[in-house]
Amino acid sequence: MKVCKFGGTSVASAEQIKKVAAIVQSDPSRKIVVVSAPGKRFSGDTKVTDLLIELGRASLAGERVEAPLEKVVQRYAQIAEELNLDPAVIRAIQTDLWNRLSADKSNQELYMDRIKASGEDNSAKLIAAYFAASGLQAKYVNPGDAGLIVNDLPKRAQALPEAYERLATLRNSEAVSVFPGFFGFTKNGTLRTFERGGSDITGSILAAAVKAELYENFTDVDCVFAANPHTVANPVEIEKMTYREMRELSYAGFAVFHDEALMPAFKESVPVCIKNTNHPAAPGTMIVKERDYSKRPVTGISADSGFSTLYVSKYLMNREIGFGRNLLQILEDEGISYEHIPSGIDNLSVIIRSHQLTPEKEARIVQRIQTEMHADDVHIRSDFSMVVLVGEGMNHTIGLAARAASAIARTGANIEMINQGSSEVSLVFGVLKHDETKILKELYQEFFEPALVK
Ligand SMILES: Nc1ncnc2c1ncn2[C@@H]1O[C@H](COP(=O)(O)OP(=O)(O)O)[C@@H](O)[C@H]1O
Ligand SMILES: N[C@@H](CC(=O)OP(=O)(O)O)C(=O)O
Repeated sequence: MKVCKFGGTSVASAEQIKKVAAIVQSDPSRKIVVVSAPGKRFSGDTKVTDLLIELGRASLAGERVEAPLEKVVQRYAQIAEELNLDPAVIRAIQTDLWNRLSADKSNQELYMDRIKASGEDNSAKLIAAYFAASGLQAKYVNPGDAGLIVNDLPKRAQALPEAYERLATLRNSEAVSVFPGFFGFTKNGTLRTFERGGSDITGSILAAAVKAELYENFTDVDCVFAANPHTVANPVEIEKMTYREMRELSYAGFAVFHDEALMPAFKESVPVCIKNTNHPAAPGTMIVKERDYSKRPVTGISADSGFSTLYVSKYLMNREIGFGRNLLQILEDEGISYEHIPSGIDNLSVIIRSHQLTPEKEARIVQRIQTEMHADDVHIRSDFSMVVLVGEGMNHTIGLAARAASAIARTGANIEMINQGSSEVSLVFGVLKHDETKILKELYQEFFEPALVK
């Protein structure tokens, strides 16, 4: 049995949904189909999830919702009409959206989650209706009924162990299960969404639960490339990579697969294949536990912006027992997680995702470190990017860090931070955001051109 996930671009229009149906029909082992909300049809288009966020915000702000609601309904109406579906499908979507809008607003996060989740939920209902109309034995499956149980707030939504047991029964379904991605329900029935891009996570959870032979993740590119195709022209295609490599690459910029989607499949050893809905005959990229030795030590290079550094220096910091713990406690008190902590004898930097910071939080953090920890210098700087080289063969390749550093030097950019060692498969460079693109291009040039044997 295969689990297939079709991303936003694969279900963005009637034309795309027809391709999805053909792909599912062409292989009887494709028994579980996870779908996203309709995504971008062309560059500059707006994803339904973003339209829903606009709608939810308007509703919470007490503004009129008719116009943003109409934008959402229109997306589905156009699809349904072009697929010749019964207009009742659209009336049901309209009613569903009004019900969600009139729900309790006391917890704004949960209110927004309900609105956002309608994107995939209505997409799954519409696609199941189309499958059935095209003669495929298929049914919509509600994640609450099927048992996709997630934890409560304030933690990030993650599937609980019992979810896997309950979802395993999907194996027994004769009909193709059309399952909405992106959300689950807590034990008391509260809907919670995963992070953006989280339909990949739903697919992985289901693939692990039913112990699928393969988790196919259909998107709009033939494979995973060695660098973001928007930055590097015609990057090398990756035929096979390990879960660890994909985890590291998707952590920092490979938007093609969500980094949290690796673990469920990995735990059950379900291989993942990234494939193209527009070109299903292409073999795609296989993500597996182990791969053969490659001539190329670097598998891929990713880059992501939106990082800040908290720099702290204090003479004899290295001898002060509990210094690190106290510092991290201050961050914990502000509800902030960290990414890396490169350190020296008398100083350390904590790398943080900037979206977690506000001017008020920054001021409180700096003030507490100065007064409670008597630091000599404390400051927070934003606009950093992390450029990450990833490859299973990297650790055993002498001179690789030197080659990378020389390539970065050629761009004239400064390296603000290097982190290697803790992870066996990656080498992370912290750089200023405005240097990110030229560094990525130069590193690609260094490690992938001229193209070596794959
Ligand atoms: N290294 C990479 N390899 C392939 N695609 C990448 C890479 N880095 C970024 N992408 C982008 O990821 C996109 C697919 O992911 P996403 O937009 O989430 O698709 P979907 O709508 O199928 O969920 C591609 O169109 C591509 O632009
Ligand atoms: N629709 C949600 C979840 C998702 O996974 O979407 P996509 O498959 O288009 O990345 C989002 O936009 O975040």
